[in-house]
Amino acid sequence: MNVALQYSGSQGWVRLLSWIDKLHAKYHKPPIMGRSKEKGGFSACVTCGSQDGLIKVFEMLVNPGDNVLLDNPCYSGTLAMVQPMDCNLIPVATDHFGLKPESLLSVLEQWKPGDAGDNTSGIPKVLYTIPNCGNPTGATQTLKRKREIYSIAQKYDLVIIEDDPYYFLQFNVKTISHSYQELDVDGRVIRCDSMSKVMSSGLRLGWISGAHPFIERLILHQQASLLHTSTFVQMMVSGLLDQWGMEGFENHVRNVQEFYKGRRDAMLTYAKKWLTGLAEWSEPQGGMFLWMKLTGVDDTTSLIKKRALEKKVLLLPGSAFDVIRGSKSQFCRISYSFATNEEMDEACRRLAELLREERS
Ligand SMILES: Cc1ncc(COP(=O)(O)O)c(CNc2cc3ccccc3n(O)c2=O)c1O
Repeated sequence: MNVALQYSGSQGWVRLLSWIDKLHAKYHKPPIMGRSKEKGGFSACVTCGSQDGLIKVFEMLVNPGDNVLLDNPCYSGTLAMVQPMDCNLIPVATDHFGLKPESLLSVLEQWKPGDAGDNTSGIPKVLYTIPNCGNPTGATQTLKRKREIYSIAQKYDLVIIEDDPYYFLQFNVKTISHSYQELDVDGRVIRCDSMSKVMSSGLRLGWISGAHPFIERLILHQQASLLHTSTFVQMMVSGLLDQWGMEGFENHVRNVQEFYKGRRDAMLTYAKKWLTGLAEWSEPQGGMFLWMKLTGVDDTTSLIKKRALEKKVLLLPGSAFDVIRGSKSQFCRISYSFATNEEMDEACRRLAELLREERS
């Protein structure tokens, strides 16, 4: 306890950092892992949740006036951090399989690849994407798409911020999807991981990993901002991982996957029971969210923020996830992680009742 209650190093607790190395070696096999730190080898920094790491990455890479590429729709927490940065947010279209490479290319075609070295060209430097079990859409990018997107990033010299807190919440355990870090031969991927979805969100434990020159800067940033993530929490988590071992961790992940798959299946059952003909949706491949299109409604914002709330149905309007502020959206995000079956059943019934009232 006298160590856990003391200051510790900004990069993170040594036992936890060694666990992070082991987890990445097992799940992502980063091509840069074998290189020396000086040659851009793999490094990691423990952060106070991945949200804390994400904002530090954006603050490191983005200057006012920069063009920044993001998945659209985009996690609202990321929009909350980049909107005040006075940069130009460029939406890149997604579909049920996530970011569309052709959309990324069509955005970038206004520049030449050679512009990447010219700061006055305005060419984007950064692409932010959620590769697996996206928030809010639940979409997982196929490996083929990830490869195409990575080669576009190579052509235009983009840094890819891979925000992947739901990596361990993929339901099809036999084909757990790949990460951009796994493809990253250039050291251009900065990856954000989190213990929030696989262990506990209240721990506020995440980490950023990637090529050492990026991580070194983030550690300096950490020294000036947070000093370090809670020593106590880091020791507790690394102690638990020591006790579990890799096999125990994998068993725990399988239990978590099974739990959320059950929640997803229940959600789909009640959506189908009450909302068929009133709404459309795709089956989430992982994560905690169902992205639902309310047909016959051209913008869900007031319906969700006012009418649904009056019926005590708590959802988020699709407009909250749109890179372009003030956009209309026919979608809403349903979170199925907390609700009981009975609550899901009743919520879908109330939403259906509301949609019928809207149509009458
Ligand atoms: C894609 C993506 N990246 C990063 C994070 C942050 O994770 P962390 O800091 O490691 O815990 C998240 C967490 N997402 C949410 C959190 C949340 C917390 C309270 C209330 C609502 C919340 N809603 O709605 C969310 O989506 C995420 O989805």
